Amino acid sequence: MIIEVKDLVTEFKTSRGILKALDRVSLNVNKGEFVGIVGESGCGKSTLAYSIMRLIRKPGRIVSGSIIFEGKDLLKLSEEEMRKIRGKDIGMVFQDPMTSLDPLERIGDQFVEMLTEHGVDEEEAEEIAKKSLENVGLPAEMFHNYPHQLSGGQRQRVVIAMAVAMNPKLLIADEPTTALDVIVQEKIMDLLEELKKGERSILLITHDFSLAAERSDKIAVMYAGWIVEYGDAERVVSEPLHPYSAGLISSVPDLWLDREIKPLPGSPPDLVNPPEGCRFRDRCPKAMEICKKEPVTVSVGDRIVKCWLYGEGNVES
Ligand SMILES: Nc1ncnc2c1ncn2[C@@H]1O[C@H](COP(=O)(O)OP(=O)(O)OP(=O)(O)O)[C@@H](O)[C@H]1O
Ligand code: NI
Repeated sequence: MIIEVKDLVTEFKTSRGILKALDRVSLNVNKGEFVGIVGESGCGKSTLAYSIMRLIRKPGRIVSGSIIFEGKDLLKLSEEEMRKIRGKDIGMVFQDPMTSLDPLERIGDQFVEMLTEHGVDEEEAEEIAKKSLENVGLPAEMFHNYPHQLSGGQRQRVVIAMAVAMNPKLLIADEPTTALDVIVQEKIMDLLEELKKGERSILLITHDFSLAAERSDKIAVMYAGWIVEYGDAERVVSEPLHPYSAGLISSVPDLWLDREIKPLPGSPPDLVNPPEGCRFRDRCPKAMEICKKEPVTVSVGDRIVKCWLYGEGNVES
């Protein structure tokens, strides 16, 4: 196991009250596994990524839970210790490459700076940087360019090159291809899949279910701050257990050429005042009386699902 998130609670203080963005989220990722995290906008996907990186800033805070990475609880480390892990052991690609690139500094200088911060000496850093650029299919000469001289796809490659230059054991990519056209998107995804070789684990956050289905070994489906289903990607797609997963899947045109496409009605609840019981209840075609109570999380085969349809057996957490 590379990372073990357990009962993670992350909140944001808002003018309307406390917003629970993550509510007791648990997720285990094995070495070399590619895990897709899907769910509609606002379900907590990015918050999970930022929490793992310990990059939640005020008005947000991680309230409770644990994030065991290689046997250490990241939530117990000092900021200093955490800084050493970020970029080195856990890399992150943010949605907008310009968040991680300084427009006023040459790419090479930023790259070298990042590496030297992690203890690489300057000469070696330049070498690693150039090699990393080539590894993501960019010419080493881009070392001397400014970010604005690159296309969006090239910038995203630079960001990925930087995120993996130190050979992190875990790479978190938050919507890494959202702003890019389909061809570039495919290339970046190929790149991520390539990185998986060599025991690297990848967490891909995306609202695009077909992308996750195509590339992941496992899929975690998030809804309103909960993980409602987690399991083998192919099985989740072909036989979703949670009605929310089923709803999401039938709303994706590319997944099913032979099935009817049905948009998922309604929208996720307000996380300041989430409804009692199952948070998906008011949109769920299978809602029952018992759904007024919060569902327990159960194991169904090798799947984990938080839904009353699967009863109270095999309580997981
Ligand atoms: N800095 C913040 N301050 C207040 N609320 C926040 C903040 N960041 C996130 N939230 C809230 O936390 C919840 C989860 O947001 P998050 O960005 O994690 O969702 P997401 O699944 O990544 O959505 P998207 O697909 O749109 O990126 C949302 O209700 C959002 O409004
Ligand atoms: Ni997000």
